[in-house]
Amino acid sequence: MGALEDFNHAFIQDHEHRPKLTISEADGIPTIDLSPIFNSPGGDFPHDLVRQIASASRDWGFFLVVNHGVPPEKRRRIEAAAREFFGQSLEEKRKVRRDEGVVTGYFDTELTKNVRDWKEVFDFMVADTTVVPASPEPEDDELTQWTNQWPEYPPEFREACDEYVKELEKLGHKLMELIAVSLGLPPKRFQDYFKEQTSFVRLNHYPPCPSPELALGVGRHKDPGVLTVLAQDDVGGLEVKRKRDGEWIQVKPVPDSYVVNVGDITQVWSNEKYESVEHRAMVNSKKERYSIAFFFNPSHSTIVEPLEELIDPQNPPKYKSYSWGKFLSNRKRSNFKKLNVDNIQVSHFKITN
Ligand SMILES: O=C(O)CCC(=O)C(=O)O
Ligand SMILES: [Fe+2]
Repeated sequence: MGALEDFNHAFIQDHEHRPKLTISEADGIPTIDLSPIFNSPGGDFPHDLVRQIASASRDWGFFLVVNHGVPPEKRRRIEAAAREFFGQSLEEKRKVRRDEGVVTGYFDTELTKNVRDWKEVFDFMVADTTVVPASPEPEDDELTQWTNQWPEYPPEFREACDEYVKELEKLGHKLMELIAVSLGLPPKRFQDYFKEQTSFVRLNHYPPCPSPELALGVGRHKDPGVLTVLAQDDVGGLEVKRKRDGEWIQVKPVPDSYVVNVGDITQVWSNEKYESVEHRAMVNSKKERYSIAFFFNPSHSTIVEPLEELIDPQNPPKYKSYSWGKFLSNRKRSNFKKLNVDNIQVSHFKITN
């Protein structure tokens, strides 16, 4: 056997694992320049921007934003704090670990669809106290509060998180104004849903993985909330399922950009004009990766259903209404513990006839 053949055999991957080098950048998710929003008081956005938001939300469910107004130094600061925090021993990190009672803090055994993710995370709620149902049981009216746990180290951790999240909240509201206008609604249509928000931030750390072809940093899933705004570092690994053909497409890291995706609630509100799209995060054997996800979520008392302005006899509601608070409390339980059932999905509320 010749040298070239040896080389080929040693390096050839099975078909299903071969990287898809043929997918061009032109086929990737759209990039949207948000600079015009800072000259659009009262939500009077340029038509072209609204059109871009509409087509990206409809065709991809995902887009990148640049010139979004979040100061880069605030992002650097929380990124640095996350590195410091995750760099500690497991024993230190577990001092702020999540358990069945406290859903915030450090966690390294998350399940996505009952399979463990190759990652560790730190979660904090955006509101100081977040009111939620005490249990997922529909007949139980009791409420409870979720509060944050903060690590001692690094000392600037909490401040870095607080400052960052203020900026992300502003961006989240602006994006929802754009989405409202793109659906033909008044810009502030969604504002009140967030008065008692259940939004949270997740710091993700994906350590190097010896078998990146077997595991995932986050298994395929859809985000259940309204909108997700993700900061990924320069390593890359996020993949989005392209609606057109179901291919997994890499979301290439673009410095200082954010990856935005519409979640299940926006899918229901828009009566499926916009779709929450499946995504996952790959890991790699050499480089660790960090990302920061801001999940923009409404009040627990929100009854999610297609907006009345967007339904009519020709376009009847595609979903039954459901309680966001109950949905959230159900998910928190199933991602924590392995249950012998699939976790709750928005498709359970789809009207099928
Ligand atoms: O880290 C990433 O690229 C994606 C994370 C994600 O999808 C999630 O946490 O919901
Ligand atoms: Fe996600």
